[in-house]
Amino acid sequence: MTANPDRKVLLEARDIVKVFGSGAYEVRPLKGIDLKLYSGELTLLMGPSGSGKTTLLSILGCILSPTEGQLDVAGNQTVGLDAEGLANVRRQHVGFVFQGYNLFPTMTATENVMLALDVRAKPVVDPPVHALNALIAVGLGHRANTYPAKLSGGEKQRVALARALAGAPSVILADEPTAALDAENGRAVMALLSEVAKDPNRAVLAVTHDHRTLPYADRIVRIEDGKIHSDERPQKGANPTYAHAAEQHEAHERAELVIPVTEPTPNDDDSNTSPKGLGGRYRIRRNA
Ligand SMILES: Nc1ncnc2c1ncn2[C@@H]1O[C@H](COP(=O)(O)OP(=O)(O)OP(=O)(O)O)[C@@H](O)[C@H]1O
Repeated sequence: MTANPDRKVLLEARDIVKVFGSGAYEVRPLKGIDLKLYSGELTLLMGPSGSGKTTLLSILGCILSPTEGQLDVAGNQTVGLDAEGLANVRRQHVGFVFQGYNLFPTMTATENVMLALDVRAKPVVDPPVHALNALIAVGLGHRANTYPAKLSGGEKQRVALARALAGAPSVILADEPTAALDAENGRAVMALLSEVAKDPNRAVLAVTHDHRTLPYADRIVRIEDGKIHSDERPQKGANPTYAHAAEQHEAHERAELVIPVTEPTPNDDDSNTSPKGLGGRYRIRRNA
């Protein structure tokens, strides 16, 4: 897996280990992760449930400190920083997009975006205009004075993206950005994220289980049991590597979805009959 030499490394994680708890209660979700995020790329972080994706995203976004290892964000070393120091790096260089949007219901779209400007060390000249421009950039200029309750899920996620963009971060981290969206809105949000990632001064990483996001990926990193399992730059379209990645992902999804049962359950409301070749002894748990 080779990166375009013109691309800058905007985030570098080296040998990241994370341990929660101790003794009999110790959990080690990350077991030595090396990862660089490059400018101009949309990277998808995929992997089974419990493989450590959210823990890694939280460390890359300076929300959590690693137990071991080093993280540089936009050229800033974070090792040894206290909570306030980490928060400063996060505010200056990282924008977040969450599955649940995290918008304040009593604030308009513009006011929600302006929140991201309030925490910046460098104030912008005219925050309302700056926020409006961020909303225009995601195609929501006409919804600037609308409250979240009146926005569709896709529009809420675009406001969240505008808020992440408003602070001009080097790195955007998205946690399941399409999970709550229907196909059309999911595609619109991914198309925006992939546009945002084309900025030569920005890297975007999205944690996702959603195979609909695959066509937008410049790079797909798979994590399993706290370690990087694969790291590919699929060529978009009909390229066999890409098709392989998509196929592998589908296979992983199937492995997660298929759980053994003692009897076939053809009429169970919450299940389908077994997939071909599984001998009727499995059922498929539907995605929520
Ligand atoms: N604060 C915590 N304290 C203890 N264990 C934790 C904590 N946070 C996460 N874990 C454990 O770490 C492991 C990895 O969790 P994580 O949420 O990072 O996985 P994930 O890949 O994001 O899963 P999912 O796809 O289900 O969201 C899990 O076993 C989880 O229970």
